[in-house]
Order: sequence, then structure tokens, then C-alpha cells
Amino acid sequence: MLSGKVISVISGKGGVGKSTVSTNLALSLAKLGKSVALIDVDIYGSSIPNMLTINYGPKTMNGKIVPVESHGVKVMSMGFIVKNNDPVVLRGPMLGKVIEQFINDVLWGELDYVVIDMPPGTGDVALDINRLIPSSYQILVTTPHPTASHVAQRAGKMANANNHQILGVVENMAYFQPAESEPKYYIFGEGESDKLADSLGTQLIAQLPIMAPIKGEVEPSIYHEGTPLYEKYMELARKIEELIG
Ligand SMILES: Nc1ncnc2c1ncn2[C@@H]1O[C@H](COP(=O)(O)OP(=O)(O)OP(=O)(O)O)[C@@H](O)[C@H]1O
Repeated sequence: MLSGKVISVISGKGGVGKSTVSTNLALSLAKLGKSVALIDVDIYGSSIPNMLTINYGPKTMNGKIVPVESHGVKVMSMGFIVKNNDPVVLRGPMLGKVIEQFINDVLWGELDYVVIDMPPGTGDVALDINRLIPSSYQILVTTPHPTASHVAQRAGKMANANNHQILGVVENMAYFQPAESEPKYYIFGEGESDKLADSLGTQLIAQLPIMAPIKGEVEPSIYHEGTPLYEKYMELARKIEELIG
């Protein structure tokens, strides 16, 4: 069974950086000394094993699953079930069973936080998670582009309607800043995420810059110490600790 506070990372559109945020947030919470699980139920776009360069699956013990550990975080992913990057061909009810297994049949141990990387949008998996975890904290990831925030609003409304508490909006790819001493360029515009947060009765809790993955980096989506995004993710983790303890 799962213990700890559940933080579901949701988005309206795909490709806004939800998995990147989930992964880096989980790692930052672990850096604060918390016991953290990262569950990737982004069925069709599962990318967390790749982001963490995990190329082996979980083991079993007495019929239970032992999660894979990476950067001090316990990880379960749809990507462990699907081999060779094959397409997922499971239908809704089967997906529900897999998610149920992730929650009930994994030896999670005592946890402080469970970060769930949700699929984008408001489909079957979101409904399954709502059924299995009826109340959670949610973080809504969007980009500043008006189309992204428009679609994000639907996901936010679904969270509000289902007894989840939206902790806040994370605006990813908010701006580009060539160096710390230089100006910020708001490439996709400004102000949309504030409006989105307002309309959902929540707040903007982070603005994350565009930062290209470092070429040749083993884990290109993990922002390491010394980079501006590492600091931003640590700030976000501290903010979440402040908000929910
Ligand atoms: N702040 C950022 N700066 C630069 N690139 C980023 C940033 N955040 C995410 N990316 C890149 O954008 C792409 C999409 O990110 P990611 O896979 O996290 O999105 P997603 O919302 O989870 O997508 P999906 O629809 O597959 O669930 C990835 O290539 C990722 O490395």
C-alpha cells in the first residue's frame, strides 16, 4: 500500500514538460531528506526510465514488486512493463489493473511523498487514479502559451471537481535567460499562467526557464547541482514542503 502525501503532476496538453517536472521534483524532495516514490502512469508517453537512464526493471520478492531505486527515489513506471520501447496496446480496463498493481502490489515502505506523473489530459487513466486515490495534491504544468493554458484549465477543473487540491501552477519554459546577469526573454508571452492559476483559485508556484539539455549528458532531463534549473527545482520542493508539510 501507498503511504505519504500524493502529489499528482497533471497537464492539459502533452509535451509541456510534465515528466521532466515530476522527475526533477521527486529528486529535489529526496534531496531535502524526504522518502519519495515516483510513479509514472503516463501510459502512452512513458519516459521516466529513459530520463533517469534506468535500463533494468524491478525485481519481485514473495510475489510483491520491489521498486527500482534511482537518485534516492523509488521508481515504478509503465516503461518497465513495456519492453523495447514498443507501443502500448492495452485497453482502459487493463490499464486500470496495472495502475492498481503499482499502488497495491509494490513494496513501497514508509513514504513522505508520492509523485505521480499523470498522462496529459482528462482520459481513462486520470479517472482510474481518481478512483484509486480519491484525494491528492495536484500540480498543474503548463507553458506560457495561451493554447497550453487554455487546455490546462480543463485538467485543473477536473482536479477541482474531483476533490483534489491544486497546490499550484508550474509554468515550464517560462523564459529564456542566456546568463544570470542577462535579461529574461519571455518567448511564449507573459501573464497567462497567472490568469490560469487565478481562474482555478490557486497560485503560480514556479516559473522554470528554458534550458537545453546538456549535450552528451547521461541523464539529459535531470538538472544537476550548479545549474539554474536545479536551484529552481529545489525552491519548488521547499515550497511544496511549506505548503503541505
Ligand atoms: N524547461 C525546459 N527547457 C528545455 N527543454 C525542456 C524543459 N522542460 C522540458 N523540456 C523538454 O521538452 C520535452 C517534453 O518534455 P516532457 O517529456 O517532460 O513533457 P511531457 O509533458 O511529460 O510530455 P508527454 O506528453 O509525453 O507526457 C522533452 O524533450 C524535455 O527534455
